[in-house]
Amino acid sequence: KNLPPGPTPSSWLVGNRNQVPATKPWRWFQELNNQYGPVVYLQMGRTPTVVLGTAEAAWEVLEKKSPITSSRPRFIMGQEILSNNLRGLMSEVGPFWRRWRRVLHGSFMQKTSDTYKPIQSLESKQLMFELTQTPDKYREHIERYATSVVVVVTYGRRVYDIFNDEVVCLNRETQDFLTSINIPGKYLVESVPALLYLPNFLTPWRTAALKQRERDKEYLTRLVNEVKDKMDAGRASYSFCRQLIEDREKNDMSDLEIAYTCATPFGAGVETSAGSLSSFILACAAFGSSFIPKAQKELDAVVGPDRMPTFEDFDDLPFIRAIVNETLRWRPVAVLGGTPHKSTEDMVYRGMFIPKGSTIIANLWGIHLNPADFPNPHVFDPERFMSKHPNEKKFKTSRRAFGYGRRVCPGQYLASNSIYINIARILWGFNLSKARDQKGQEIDVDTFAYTDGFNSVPLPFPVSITPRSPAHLAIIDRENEIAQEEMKVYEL
Ligand code: HEM
Repeated sequence: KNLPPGPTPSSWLVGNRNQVPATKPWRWFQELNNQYGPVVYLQMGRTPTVVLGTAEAAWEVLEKKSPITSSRPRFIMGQEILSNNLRGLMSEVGPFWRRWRRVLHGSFMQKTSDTYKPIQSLESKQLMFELTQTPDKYREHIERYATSVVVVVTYGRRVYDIFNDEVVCLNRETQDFLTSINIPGKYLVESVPALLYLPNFLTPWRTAALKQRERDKEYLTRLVNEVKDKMDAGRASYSFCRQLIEDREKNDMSDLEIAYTCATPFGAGVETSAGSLSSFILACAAFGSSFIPKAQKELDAVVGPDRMPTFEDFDDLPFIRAIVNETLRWRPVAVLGGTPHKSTEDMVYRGMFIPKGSTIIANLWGIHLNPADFPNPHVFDPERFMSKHPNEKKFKTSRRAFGYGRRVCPGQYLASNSIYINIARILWGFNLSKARDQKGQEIDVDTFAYTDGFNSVPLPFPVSITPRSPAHLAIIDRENEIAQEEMKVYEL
């Protein structure tokens, strides 16, 4: 009887499941938190579900109680059938997940991520150049950047064309398949696991997933074999994959486990990084005049017009750092906090009982847009991060875009570095504002026009991106030429 408050279930069989809106459920969750308080209880079929709607509640439940709130719910279609239990992101806490997490930590912790800064810097120079050539295709250029960084870091090879590159097309196919089947309520087997015992000819939903599994196994293994061949030929640059192959015995990982683990950064790191940078561009179109002049003043004073900003400038660019934090807060790409957590023991939070086995969702949409923590939350205002947020010490409010507790994003340093270097350089080299129509009128942008789905990213929008001066343009050209030479080591 001490369950957290929440809306009355519509029936004992489905609970609140059919009340969840088919699109943008995070908005409904936010309304529930406004109505019932920071912790809301929903009964999703037979599964108790808790929605956390404030930074404080999420911190207390997912960070402080991390040892018992860091598992994952069962994903029968996505994890068990499609992935043969080999994708750590959907894996329950246990020996498999710990090993997976340890190897990811080894290759993506802050110190190791610093070694990826050179490739991030080079790829960012290409992005800058591409923005001078076809600014209207900013979205495609950002995606190419994010994809190439992740694929270089993972397999040691670059991506030139996101529409035709084989690694990209195959990974995208897998991701699309995964997204299409990981929809709560879509498959009865998720709430009635006994259906797993039915023979294959009665379960067409299983057949499609098993076919995709075979395709995944084949190409993921092939990508690892390519790295092995390069290692044998003595021309494999450092990569996550090479590291896993070298440490195979030490980590006691099978070939297939290595192949699936290598797929992790693509699945988790491309859309999130590209989506965050797109949100930054949207913020420039919508609110640019309120913060770009100050950012450019800072860049001109610290960096000057004769070179691009670098990672070494980071400490001297507090306003750019504030823009990075505000970008991650303003429109959290992992809008529902990434993959939900599951509690593994009964617990009580502020007198409310959270049963063992509850699905726990940290609704970042509600948390980041909570006016009590961030007044006028939908206004993009980097000034909020120019001084320490009163709750920074208590709940680390500035890094919540990367989740909580033992599941906190292992790619957060790689991602933050990408976001920093590109924001700093774009604001250094370009003026960004609303695009204009044929009559010269500014075209408004809708700051709520975002995709549905697991990650929420801006829908296409027009924006004007023009070099700040011929001198800036000349530097962008020159730096890109040098970068192209330096990136030749990553050619296939
Ligand atoms: C701006 C970019 C990114 C954002 C906003 C982001 C955000 C998140 C969030 C919110 C979670 C869920 C944490 C939780 O369950 O509490 C997560 C998990 C994860 N992220 Fe990221 N992420 C980003 C980029 C990356 C990159 C570049 C990688 C590459 C390695 C990555 C790898 C992962 C993995 C593997 C997990 C699952 C961890 C686990 O289940 O133990 N992410 N991320």
